[in-house]
Amino acid sequence: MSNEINETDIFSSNSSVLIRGTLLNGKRQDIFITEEGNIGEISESISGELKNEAEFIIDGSKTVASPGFVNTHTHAAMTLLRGYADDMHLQEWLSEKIWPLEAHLCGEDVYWGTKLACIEMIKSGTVAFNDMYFFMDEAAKAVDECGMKAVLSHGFIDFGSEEKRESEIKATEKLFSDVKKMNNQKIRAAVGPHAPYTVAPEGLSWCSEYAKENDSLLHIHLSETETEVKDCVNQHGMKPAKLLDKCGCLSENTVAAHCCWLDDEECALLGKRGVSVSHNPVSNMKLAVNRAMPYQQLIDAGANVTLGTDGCSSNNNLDILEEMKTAAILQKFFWNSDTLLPAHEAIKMTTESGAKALGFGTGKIETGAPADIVLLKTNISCMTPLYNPESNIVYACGSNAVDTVLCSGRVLMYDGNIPGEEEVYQKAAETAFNLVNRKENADN
Ligand SMILES: O=c1[nH]cnc2c1ncn2[C@@H]1O[C@H](CO)[C@@H](O)[C@H]1O
Ligand SMILES: [Zn+2]
Repeated sequence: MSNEINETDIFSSNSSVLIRGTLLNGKRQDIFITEEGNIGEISESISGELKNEAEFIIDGSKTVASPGFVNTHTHAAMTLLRGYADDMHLQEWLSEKIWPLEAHLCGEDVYWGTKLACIEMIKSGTVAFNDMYFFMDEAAKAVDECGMKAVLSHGFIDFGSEEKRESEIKATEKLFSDVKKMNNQKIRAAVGPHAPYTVAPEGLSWCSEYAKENDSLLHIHLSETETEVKDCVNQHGMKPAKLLDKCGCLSENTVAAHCCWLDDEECALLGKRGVSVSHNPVSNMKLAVNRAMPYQQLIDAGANVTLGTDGCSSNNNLDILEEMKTAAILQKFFWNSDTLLPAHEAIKMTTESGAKALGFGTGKIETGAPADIVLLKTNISCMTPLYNPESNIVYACGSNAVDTVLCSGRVLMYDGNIPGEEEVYQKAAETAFNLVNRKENADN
């Protein structure tokens, strides 16, 4: 038979694959994946013609199969800034360290930084992410090569300047045209107004209009700190969520990151508009924003609550498994409720709700869905014993449990291996070093 695993060929796209595995509910199932990358059949035993059709058979007997994980808030190329500025106040961290260094970024930095980010995300079972950064044509190229799914936005910052707004509009329009030219179904452009405190209402309104015209997502930071909420009330006479709504920025196509300082009325508004919220617990704790996103209020209001890591400068990794655990324990700790955000809901946030937010399928392993699947090892200490796979994934496992990752049927990682990862580590380290040197030379 020719469907033995060959380590080189399995990474090529457009192969049909048969996984002999076990689902999160403990059911032994075979999953047949078509050449188009969709789940063709799920049943107890796939044999005969369909089995013969499979170019590869993956033995998942020592794994459990979860829907692929979705990271709904990243600044992927900030992997290059990992460890550059830690242990600081958020506003100083941004304005004194991060933005001055980002001013020296070039396209090549973003390319290698995003490649590194993709490897890191795949290693923790992530298949799709929502990214806001700069030089996004280079980010798109990196994502295309890695085979992941992504929604990409240019971080639109105008600080109230009309001239800056014009250049941000051009950058946004260029991204939409670049992504269209790529013609990759897994990559979409979005509009990315950075935050209500960095974009004037005119800019916010342009962004919401452009997102509507192009039927795209709108990705924004919202109510991360108490200071920004107070500043917004002083400057605009209303809380940030109200301001966004006034500018047309709240809809089912909105992904709002952080949302730590929303009040009850704002939660209700986000729910009413069908907004997706991205909870970023690690970043929030590291930057001591001092309040946890009101998870239960948002859920009760009908908002779509999802999970994100934020960038590597405030996290400092893109490990979505670590993020799930942190979300589940932070919510319990902060809201003093040991039953809040149980493991099953942490998984749901990271699969179904994330996929819904980004418009990438259902986030479920089901017939007809894109084959976005993570196989997690069961012959590893964090999965032993296996009373409840979801509990082990959220509370016990690290990314060393991730064995194999498929994104729309394409194998991105097999048996812990991702092709070409060594080169990416070397290039990203070199690029980061050059970036800091460029800044230091310019400063002197
Ligand atoms: O936690 C955060 N709060 C606000 N801005 C952030 C955070 N993390 C990264 N960025 C900044 O967002 C822009 C992306 O377009 C970048 O300037 C990045 O440094
Ligand atoms: Zn962010």
